[in-house]
Amino acid sequence: MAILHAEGIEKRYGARTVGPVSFMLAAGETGLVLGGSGSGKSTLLDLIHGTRRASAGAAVLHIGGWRRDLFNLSVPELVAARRAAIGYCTQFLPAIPGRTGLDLARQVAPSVAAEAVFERLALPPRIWNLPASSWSGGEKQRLNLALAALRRPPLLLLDEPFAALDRALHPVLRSFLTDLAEEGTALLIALHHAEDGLPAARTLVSLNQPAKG
Ligand SMILES: Nc1ncnc2c1ncn2[C@@H]1O[C@H](COP(=O)(O)OP(=O)(O)OP(=O)(O)O)[C@@H](O)[C@H]1O
Repeated sequence: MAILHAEGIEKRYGARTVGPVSFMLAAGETGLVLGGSGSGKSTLLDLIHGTRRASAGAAVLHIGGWRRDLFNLSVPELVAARRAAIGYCTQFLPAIPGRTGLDLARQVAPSVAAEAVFERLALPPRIWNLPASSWSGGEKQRLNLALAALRRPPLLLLDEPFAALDRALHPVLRSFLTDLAEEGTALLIALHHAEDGLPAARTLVSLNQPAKG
């Protein structure tokens, strides 16, 4: 059963068009969105998350008895759907000045032991109580992933999750994501190259050409 069904998703930027893109992603499945720089990977994830508005198509989220096109939700409905079902790990941490990594985690998921997730992601305890804005790029990227995954959303969108990490940390991230998928989270991962994906990943979308235009 698909948790996410993308049907002809398209985004027009003037004369440039990303898509149309269609695919099905099942619970516990890892799907890849591949493509070079500027091909439209972030655009596609943003459309599904509702951060950008699609020009055409549908993104049907199916969870339990709930089945809705994310593109047709009101703002309160979209906010509720995101809170209940969608995690989004973007390339950039929206750090708030002065807020520590642990503060941010407690704000996102007060009842979850963030320390265990931080440890899984090899984030050193000495930085947990420092302002997140002072963390390194790779630390911020892992914090962003922790924040997106803490509440165990049924659907997790990941934009270039390996980009700021050195190779030594790739197995840490792979193992974390593999466990999430085995526990039932559907992962949709945007990457430049398939080799950065997970062993069980399936390529759902190839945006090999730059956006038309
Ligand atoms: N608001 C916008 N107005 C016009 N063009 C845009 C806008 N946002 C994105 N684009 C263009 O759409 C194309 C896709 O951009 P996008 O950021 O989705 O690519 P990407 O595959 O994620 O790239 P990268 O791998 O470099 O992050 C690019 O050519 C970009 O310049």
